[in-house]
Amino acid sequence: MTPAARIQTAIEILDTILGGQPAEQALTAWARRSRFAGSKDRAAIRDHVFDVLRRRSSFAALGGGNTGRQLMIGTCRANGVSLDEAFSGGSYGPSPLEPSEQEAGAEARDATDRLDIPTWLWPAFQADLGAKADDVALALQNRAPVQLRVNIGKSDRGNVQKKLQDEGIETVKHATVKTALNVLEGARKINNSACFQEGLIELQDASSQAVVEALSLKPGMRVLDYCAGGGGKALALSAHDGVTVVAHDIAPQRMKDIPKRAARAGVEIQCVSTADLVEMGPFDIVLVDAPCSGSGAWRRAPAGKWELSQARLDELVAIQSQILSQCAELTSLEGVLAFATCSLLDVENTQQVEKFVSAHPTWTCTFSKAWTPLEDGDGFYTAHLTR
Ligand SMILES: C[S@@+](CC[C@H](N)C(=O)[O-])C[C@H]1O[C@@H](n2cnc3c(N)ncnc32)[C@H](O)[C@@H]1O
Repeated sequence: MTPAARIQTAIEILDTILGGQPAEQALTAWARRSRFAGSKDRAAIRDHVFDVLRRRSSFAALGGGNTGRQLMIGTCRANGVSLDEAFSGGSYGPSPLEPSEQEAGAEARDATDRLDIPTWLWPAFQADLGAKADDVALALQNRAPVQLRVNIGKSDRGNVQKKLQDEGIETVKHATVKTALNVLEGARKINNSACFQEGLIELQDASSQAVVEALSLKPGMRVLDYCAGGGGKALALSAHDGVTVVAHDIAPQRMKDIPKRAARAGVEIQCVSTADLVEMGPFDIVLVDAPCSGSGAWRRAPAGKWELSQARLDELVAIQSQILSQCAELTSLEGVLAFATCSLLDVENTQQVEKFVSAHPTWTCTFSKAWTPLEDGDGFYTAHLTR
């Protein structure tokens, strides 16, 4: 496909997303009906769509409106791409700009449009992040780094780096997270690499890894990953020698890939239903990687930035409180209830923990840490609660 044809395709996919279809679904549906497109085309179109979703309001201002076409005009203007070439009217490409489109569009004047944070959320975002608010918002406009977790149950970072290099994947050690590598070159080769197939690495953001690193995991411990989803944290937990990991999720189908991923990593993870869990407690550590706004990970899942509403945020906060209370019952007397979110918002983080401690006076918070996307990983928060 020509660069212009990729832009036209991105325009059409963006219109579908703006019409309400989830971004991943819209991209997959297009790929299924467009067998002619190669892997490079698919990757380039995906990049266009996600780049726009990260900067939807500033690109809408530059492009003069919120349609797929206007957003791609805004993207070209922001990146200094010639509109005469990109919108030349050539075959499969977008038609040339109308005079009204030539005249429309200007740099965003409003701070929230310029920073691509929804207007309703900006007061809380600014209050919670203080002096860092603008820089964090600007960081969220860009792509996230590609990061790997080295499976320390099978190898170590130095050896894995060498093996990856032999396969054309260049990495550098993460400055603070001991299991993490940042990918500098060859990211698209990861899934087919021998290192991946042999379970030496998983794609995982460094802050997610840091949440697991913060736990004092010791041989003989039984650990419950209560909101296991696809199993990213459960796999990181199970890489630790002698630790038994049980995975649970309210939506069991989300855990469907865990057996395959665990087999590749050479570990055992028992996936259990909510009904079975009651018989299995208490656990030495219960990790609650709670459903949240995802605001710390908006570089990876940018549609979430525009889908979040005050009502949904309130709902998430209520779900998090409920999960914490349930998980307190599953934690042994000497055990640790570890709360985590990939959120940047106090209402889901410090305020949630304060609320739990005041409603459960026998519990205290013994450790907490927050990461922002300025620290080479997603925004994350974790707190350890003990009796
Ligand atoms: C942030 S995701 C988990 C990501 C996962 N831990 C990982 O590292 O890959 C949150 C998960 O919580 C699950 N969830 C939502 N409400 C829940 C509840 N009441 N009890 C248990 N799990 C819940 C969702 O289905 C979702 O998979």
